[in-house]
Amino acid sequence: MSLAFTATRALRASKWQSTLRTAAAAVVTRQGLRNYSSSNGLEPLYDRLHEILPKHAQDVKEFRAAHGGDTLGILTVDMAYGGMRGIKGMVTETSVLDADEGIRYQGHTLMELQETLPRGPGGQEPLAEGALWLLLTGELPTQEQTTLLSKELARRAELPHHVVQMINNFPAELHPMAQLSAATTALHSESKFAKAYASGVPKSKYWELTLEDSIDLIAKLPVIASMIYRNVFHDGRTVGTIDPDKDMGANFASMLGFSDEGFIDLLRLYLVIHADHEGGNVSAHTTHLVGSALSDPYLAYGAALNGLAGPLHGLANQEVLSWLTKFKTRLGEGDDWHANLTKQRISDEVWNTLNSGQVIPGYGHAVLRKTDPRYTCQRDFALKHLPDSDDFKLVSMLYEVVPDILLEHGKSKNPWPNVDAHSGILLQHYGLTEMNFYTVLFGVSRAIGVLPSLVWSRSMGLPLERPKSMSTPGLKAFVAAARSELKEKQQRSKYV
Ligand SMILES: CC(=O)SCCNC(=O)CCNC(=O)[C@H](O)C(C)(C)COP(=O)(O)OP(=O)(O)OC[C@H]1O[C@@H](n2cnc3c(N)ncnc32)[C@H](O)[C@@H]1OP(=O)(O)O
Ligand SMILES: O=C([O-])CC(=O)C(=O)O
Repeated sequence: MSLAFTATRALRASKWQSTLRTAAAAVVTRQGLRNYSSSNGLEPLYDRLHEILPKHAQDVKEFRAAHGGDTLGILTVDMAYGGMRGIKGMVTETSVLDADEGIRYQGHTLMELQETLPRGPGGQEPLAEGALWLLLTGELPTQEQTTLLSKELARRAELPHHVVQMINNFPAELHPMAQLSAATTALHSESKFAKAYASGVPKSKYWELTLEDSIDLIAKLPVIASMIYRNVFHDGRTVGTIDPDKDMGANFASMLGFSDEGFIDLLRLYLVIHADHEGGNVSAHTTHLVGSALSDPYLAYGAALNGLAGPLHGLANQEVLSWLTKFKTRLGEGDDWHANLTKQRISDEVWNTLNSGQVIPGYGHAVLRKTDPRYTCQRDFALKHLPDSDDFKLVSMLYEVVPDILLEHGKSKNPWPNVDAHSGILLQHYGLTEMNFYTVLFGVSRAIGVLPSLVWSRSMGLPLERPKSMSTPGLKAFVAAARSELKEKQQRSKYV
């Protein structure tokens, strides 16, 4: 390693640490875990959860005692081969997805939450901390409860030195999502759950320790993400600091290097709408699965981020922008592309993509069968803040053209756009143009949903997840035996 390189890295580390000292300045004292009640700013949240979660666990116990043997549906061979679509095989309490209506967080649609969750000062969009309180408790938070979480997240944002060093040592070519997942996994060193488990903490305390780690991780993710962004795209120079009097979205924007009020509000909206999508999606399911082995929240979420980094899941937001950018280049030089934009050109481009065996990124969904309401939220944001943007016009034209083509193509069960079809052009508008970074923003948000879900799972004492798998010979034998048993039964009933 050259001296100059080492010096730059050392400078970066010291700059980040001075940013983080601002956050650390807000730290009162780092108390021992079990003493959370004396100094932990989350005391009101703990008090509420101590009322809500044990009651819920008791309700589940009684429900299972009465209905544990009731059936939930039929399993088919196609379901086993087809990614388990439609199998009701797990429980997630924080959110439920309806194929037509979209997601509800603890019973509330995103449109309702845009109206009811507390907003940032001067902003029009809901605060992520409000969504976090709702997902954890099932209750809409007051402004005071939301502010409590903002302050606690700022207080817990500091990164351990080894994670700062690790991020600064990543090569710039390493994809930001790989950096995010590695740094998240390395935070395992901080896990209060893992330490308490090793010292024999009783099961009844698991959810509290999971909550402690989850809030710590949600607090640290924006710092990790900002470090990655500044290192990969801006020579590691830090520009913003954490202000304990500001909300998560405002602090995150500042650390990324953005001060535009429109961008801050977009980030707040982004953090809320990407947080949760019931339990079966790849990132939520991975968190649940890995967490079910009692791996701590850092290990579970690190694994989830690796799934989110896949092009059929969270990376689709990067893929969309990449597709749009290539298309624009084919349309014309520089800014001239929009002069040549027609529905026919879009149609040709979409067919070319399909005919070359690729998917149209941002379209289709494993569960949704209508336009994703998260797409609509973002479209409404664009109509309000950037109605004249050429990129927005392009995305809107795609919305008019792509669904009919996908229907004609005849494969996709859902021809409508999902969340990833829209997010990139909003970020572009405010100058966050580095598309390889987009899934990292998704990764910061998704923690706000799946980690509360992990807290609920631990409070209910859900066991290790371990479904039965079959081989093809095994399935064939099973099906043949079932058919002959049915035939025998039919024959017997003929003679009775
Ligand atoms: C945050 C999120 O994760 S949202 C999803 C983000 N991902 C994308 O936008 C990528 C593009 N979309 C897709 O690949 C798919 O629609 C998925 C992965 C989201 C859902 O997959 P599935 O549930 O398997 O979709 P579905 O049952 O409709 O697939 C049937 C066929 O249609 C194809 N198909 C589905 N969506 C598309 C699409 N957008 N473009 C082209 N073909 C598609 C599938 O690849 C599949 O083809 P195959 O039979 O040759 O394997
Ligand atoms: O629900 C899914 O399968 C994918 C998705 O939209 C998400 O996780 O946000």
